[in-house]
This record gives sequence, structure tokens and C-alpha cells, in this order.
Amino acid sequence: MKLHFTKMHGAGNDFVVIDATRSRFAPTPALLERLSDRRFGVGCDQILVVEAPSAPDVDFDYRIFNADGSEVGQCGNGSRALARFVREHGLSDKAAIRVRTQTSVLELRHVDGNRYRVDMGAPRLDPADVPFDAAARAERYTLTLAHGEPLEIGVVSMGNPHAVIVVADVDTAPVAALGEAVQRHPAFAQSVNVGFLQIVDRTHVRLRVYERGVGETLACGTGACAAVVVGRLWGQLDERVDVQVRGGELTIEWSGEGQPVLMTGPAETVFEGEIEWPK
Ligand SMILES: N[C@@H](CCC[C@H](N)C(=O)O)C(=O)O
Repeated sequence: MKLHFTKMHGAGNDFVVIDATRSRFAPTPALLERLSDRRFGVGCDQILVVEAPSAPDVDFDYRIFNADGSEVGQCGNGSRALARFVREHGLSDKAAIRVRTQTSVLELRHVDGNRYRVDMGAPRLDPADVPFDAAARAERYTLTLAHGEPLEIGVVSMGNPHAVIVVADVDTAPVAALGEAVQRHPAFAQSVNVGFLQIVDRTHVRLRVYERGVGETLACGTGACAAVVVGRLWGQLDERVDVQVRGGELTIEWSGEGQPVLMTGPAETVFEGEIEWPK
């Protein structure tokens, strides 16, 4: 049997997108591995599955799998790709579409050209929502890592968990080593995406993210939202911030607690293809 897929990316965070609105898609671990494998399969950071809505308040259900096969609650860059996918595949011509992930409902809109805007909902700052094991909610937490050095972090859920570390220079930050160490910390019961944020000025930042279930990606949409939320809570950023990531640029807007985070950025289709499955 042939499985049809679309390869897409958002600022270099790349996806295999599957339309499961018209035919059944069974995401077995072996199939997810084949789709994400860059040598023996198609290759991507995440697999995105568009499904018919499970309730009348949304247009589609949106499932997300990391490259390691783990199913997760949110993917920001993927939501822009999904907005483009449903337009290009004639699944919806609405100006705004609503999608449900495991953890949130998002609203997606086309802005112009290749740019899409997503209402990502309000960030969740209660440690229980992340989940992060802390005695009480705080804007800064100190994490003690195995090798001893205390680390200041901000912790946010955007429907998936994020720890944000402010660094002087993202180019020299030990992204993989520190990212792994923070992910393994027992305070993060479901692991965590780890963002390294360099503040250039109040409206410009640079960001690298060591993602859960993948490793470092060229961009992380929810990571950009979480980084701006933390930068604002720490009093270092304005309401609208351009976030330079390795694969491009995202604009994040957040007016403050209880308000939704708005993310604007590119979504590109790379190619369409088919793979034989089962082999
Ligand atoms: N690339 C994403 C986030 C994907 C999920 C993440 N790795 C997790 O495990 O929570 C984005 O653009 O937000």
C-alpha cells in the first residue's frame, strides 16, 4: 500500500504531514520511525496528522509525534504548516480555522504570502500544569544539576513543557550538553524542551531550542512563545518581539498574564511523496 505524505517546514523545523481526514492513519512506532528517519525514511523533526474533528467546536484534530515516536501536546511551527496544508489541500477555505491538540485549542490564520498567525492560547505558569515539581509558583526557579552548578530557569507550558535559560551568546551556549542535563532533571516528570535565549534588545532576541524527543531543531514555535513569556516576566522584553532562530524569524506578541500568545511566521511546502507501507 502507498502512504501519501507532504514534507513541510516552518523556519527550518521540518514535518511530514499526513491527511487522515479521508483515510485512516495508524501511527505505529515502526511507521513513525520510518517517516522520521533521515536516512532510511523521509526525515523530519515531527510528524503531524490532520484528522476530522472529534467535536463540533473545532475544524480539525491535530496530532503531533516527535521524531522519537512520542506523542505530544503542542507544536507551534507545525500549526502554521497545518494552516497552509489545509488551504493547499482544499480541506478548508475559512479565514480562521480552529484545531484541537491533545492539550489546547488553537486558531490559525493566513496573513500574507507564506506567513501565518496562530493564537497559541494563554501560557500556563502554574508548575503543576507544566508539569514541574516546585513548592510554589515563581517567575524564576533555581535548578541544581548533577554536576552541581545552580541554574536559573523560567518554566512555562504552551501546551507542552518549556524551560528557558538566558545566555549571553546563543552561538557559544552548550545547547546539547545542558539541554540533555535539564531534560533528565527529575523535577520534569515528562522531560522538557530547553530554550537558550539571548536578549539583543527589548524587541529582538536570538533563540536555540533543544527539543524533547528530537534534539536541537532549527526553530521551535512553542519555544519562541515560552522564551518571550519568560523574558517579559523577567522584565526584559516588550510586548512584541522578533525571535531570530537558526532557520529564520518568528514574531511573538504577548500582552501579559491571562492573555493569549500570538505567533507569526512562515510555513513552506517542500514536496509531496508516497512511501510503500507496510514495506
Ligand atoms: N517544534 C515544536 C515543538 C514540538 C514538540 C516538542 N518537541 C515537545 O516534545 O513538546 C514547535 O514548533 O513548537
